[in-house]
Amino acid sequence: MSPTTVAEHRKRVAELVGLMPVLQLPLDECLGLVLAADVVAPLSLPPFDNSAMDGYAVRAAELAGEGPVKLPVADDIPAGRTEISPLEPGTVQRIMTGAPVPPGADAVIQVELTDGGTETVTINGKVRPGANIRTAGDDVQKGDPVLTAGTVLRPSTVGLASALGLPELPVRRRPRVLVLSTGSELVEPGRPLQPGQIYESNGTMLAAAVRDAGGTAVQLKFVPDDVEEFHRALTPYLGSVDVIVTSGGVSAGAYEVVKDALAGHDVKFTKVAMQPGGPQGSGRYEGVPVLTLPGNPVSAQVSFEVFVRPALLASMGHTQVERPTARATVTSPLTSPAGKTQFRRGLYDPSSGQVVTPVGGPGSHLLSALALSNCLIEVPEDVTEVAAGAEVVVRHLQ
Ligand SMILES: Nc1nc2c(c(=O)[nH]1)N[C@H]1C(S)=C(S)[C@@H](COP(=O)(O)OP(=O)(O)OC[C@H]3O[C@@H](n4cnc5c(N)ncnc54)[C@H](O)[C@@H]3O)O[C@H]1N2
Ligand code: MOO
Repeated sequence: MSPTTVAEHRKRVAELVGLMPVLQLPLDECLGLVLAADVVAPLSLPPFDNSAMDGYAVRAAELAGEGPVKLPVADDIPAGRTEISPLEPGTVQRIMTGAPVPPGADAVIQVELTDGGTETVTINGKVRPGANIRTAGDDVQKGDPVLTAGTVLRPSTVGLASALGLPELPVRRRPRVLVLSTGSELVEPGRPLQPGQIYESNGTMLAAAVRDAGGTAVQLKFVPDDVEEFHRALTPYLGSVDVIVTSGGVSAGAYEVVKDALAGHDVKFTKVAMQPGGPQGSGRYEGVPVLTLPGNPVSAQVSFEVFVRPALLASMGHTQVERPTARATVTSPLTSPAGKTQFRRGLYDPSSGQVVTPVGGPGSHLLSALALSNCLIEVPEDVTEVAAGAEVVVRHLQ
């Protein structure tokens, strides 16, 4: 049987995860999510003519003569005042930034050009009509299409929605991803380690990667290589998660708990033509999409990058699901297995002419090398040797 290609497995994973439903979410939960419908402005911004300066609302023509002008201050308008009396000829009204401009006023003169009086004010400057007035609709006209479906919500876009009086926006919600590590050798950090045991790292790493991709991670404590315990751990979550991601237990050993537990379920195990990340499984467990990643830490994380991250982003409605890539010159030679796409870890340095330095070897247990890298170097399936100085494609990880 020929191995599954990276592209085929990516497609299968993306189809399995599918699209998350659209919800109305409060603005403070929308950051980074994708708007699911166009937003039409329900009001204009600013909603009313208001002052851009602390000063006095005036009739510009009354200041046009020679020398200072002394006028009575008929009213005081702080921001937030809702009832405004018209500006009578021959008077001014003291006004604050953001306060509504009274009918009859056609300009605001800033306080610095006056003596700041509260009963009467002496004004030493002139203004043109319209000066220091922010007109209703300057920014947004009621009925304008202000945000379009597909927009990734940023601080400024949620701020705009709030300014328009919208408490919620329609977005595709975050996928809830259950992360479960398997392995009888695993110990929780903070506990003593016996010979033959290792500290668990994949669960923490994958849960962080889920959050980094915008998902909500539910990280279960890992389970030993025991099929019954595997089922028992998952059962309580089946109604509430969108995706299950496991690590470990999928290769060719005698105790492959994930493979054993999912035998008889709608899950397909395959070898993907890549290194690391060869052994992969995908399908449904009691109806819930399940992605079984290999246990070697670098394999698990690279599998997440290549398959799971793009699928999670797509499920939230993102169209840009790929990490940015660049071309770079590799500083030392690489070898790669024939017929497999290799993802080596690298440090990309754009400042020295787009150069990438491989970090560590190809071994999928070399977690510190991954932690010290900022990119993956992609060596195509048909390439077995890359000479120092050759051009490669790098996939940025941050
Ligand atoms: N005879 C064969 N052996 C192996 C093959 C193969 O094709 N034939 N494939 C190798 C490759 S490639 C990989 S990748 C691994 C995948 O193995 P599993 O998915 O079954 O993972 P485990 O055996 O459970 O663990 C592998 C390795 O990773 C460590 N590990 C597992 N989980 C964690 C965790 N949560 N935190 C930290 N470290 C973890 C585990 O201790 C093992 O050292 O199989 C190869 N073997
Ligand atoms: O394919 Mo494994 O995932 O290299 O170590």
